[in-house]
Amino acid sequence: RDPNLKLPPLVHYKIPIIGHTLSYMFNCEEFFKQCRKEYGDIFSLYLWGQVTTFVGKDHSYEVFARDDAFDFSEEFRRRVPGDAMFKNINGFGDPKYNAKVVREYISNKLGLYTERMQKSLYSATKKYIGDCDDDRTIYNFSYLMAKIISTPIANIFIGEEEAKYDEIITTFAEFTTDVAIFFAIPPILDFIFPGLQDYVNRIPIKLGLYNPATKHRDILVKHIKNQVDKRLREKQKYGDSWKRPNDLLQDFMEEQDFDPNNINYAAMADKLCIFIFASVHTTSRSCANAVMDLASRPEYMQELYEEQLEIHKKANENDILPFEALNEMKKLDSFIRESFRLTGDIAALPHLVLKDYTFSNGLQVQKDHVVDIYFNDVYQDESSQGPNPNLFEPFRHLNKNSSASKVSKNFIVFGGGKHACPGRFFAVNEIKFFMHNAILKYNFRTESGKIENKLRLGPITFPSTSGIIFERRFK
Ligand code: HEM
Repeated sequence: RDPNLKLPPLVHYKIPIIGHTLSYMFNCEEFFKQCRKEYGDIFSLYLWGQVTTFVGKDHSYEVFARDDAFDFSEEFRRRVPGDAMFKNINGFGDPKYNAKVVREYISNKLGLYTERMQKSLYSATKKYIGDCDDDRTIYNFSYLMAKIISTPIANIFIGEEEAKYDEIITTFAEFTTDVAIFFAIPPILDFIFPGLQDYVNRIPIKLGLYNPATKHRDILVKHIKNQVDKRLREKQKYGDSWKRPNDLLQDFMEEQDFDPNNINYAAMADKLCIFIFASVHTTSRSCANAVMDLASRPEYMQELYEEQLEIHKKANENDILPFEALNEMKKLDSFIRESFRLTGDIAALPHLVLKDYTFSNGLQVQKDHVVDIYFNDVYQDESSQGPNPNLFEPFRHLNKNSSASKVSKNFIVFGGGKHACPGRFFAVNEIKFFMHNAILKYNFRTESGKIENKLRLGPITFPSTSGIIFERRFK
């Protein structure tokens, strides 16, 4: 190592090999605050046998902006074994292509999908939450939320007909959590040798003993085959009068490399899984958090209800709102942004360093090192978040030209820069339509009558599993 390099300070530790791992896993929030205070905005920790650098509010945007030097998707691919999950294609595929698919086939067509999105969200809400004529207490709401969110996603990805099958909704809802086993095992073996845990995790897959992706892929293959064959048949039969279905599957079928005489259904299923993986769990977690955040603070319900009631006047006879109505859900949008802001992740989004880089404060990181974002430092900064940044103030973003899908230096839940999540408009629209309908339909509050905190695993949070009482507004 070049002695002239100005590396980020490595926080002092007492236990060899274990380093900071225990504080990171069991006392993350306080530990990071302490490190920040003593070592400044950029510091390194010794975790799971490796040194990782954490970047706070003053420099985190450099990580997002300099995509020539920092790459989230590369590090993600190193950690999550896409090749084991998606055996019929080249792991997670080309990141540029994936972003393009989301932008062109989904985000650019949200107006086209708006009616179907609402219809499927509202029918799924009715199915999974129910009428609640008598109060209904739901525990582990995020499980139901994943099914509800999967309903419009399946509709838009695989088409209206196949999305009617329960097994499709279950596959969409459970794929991500089932394959999460690949990377959710704490990398204890990395203390012996970096990368060893990943190697060991893959052994049962390589031996063909266990692969959590298989059952979902089989279900998808069955339904994709059904649809693709039907569409090809009907297109041939009806010619110009054939009505083209609008969905991701059809977009895939119209790509240049799709050969109707040699269809690889398994590869199509794997490709779809990449987008299921990116969209379902992320959106349903955020939506479950928004529901619990509101259930925890019923004092804001009336104000949000009144806004939704007013907006609902624009709905047609089937309760469907025009696309533009989303812009009018201003209070709801601010509430959702606040819920995103206080998700509670302390640090996230590890980026691989692609080339030696010098931060604007002179500290340097070298190629192949890993740099992670210290989220909490961004969100607890009074100068950018406003007074009492730790408090949930649902209307703090009102009239600030900062909608829930707008990324900035101070709002990084969707990343930032060129690679900011291309699915964020889709995700926010779904959450807004879901919340709009849920607020009009139900009163909801926590069973405990208190603010329910999220569950925490190291730096990351999960929605609380505590009870939420749903009560129908008009009986
Ligand atoms: C609330 C829900 C969501 C959250 C919190 C979220 C968050 C993120 C984050 C943090 C990134 C990394 C950005 C960066 O590198 O700076 C990302 C990337 C990405 N997301 Fe999302 N996402 C969500 C929903 C979705 C949805 C619904 C889709 C697809 C329809 C999607 C598709 C993608 C893709 C393809 C990328 C990679 C972009 C690239 O590398 O250029 N996401 N997302």
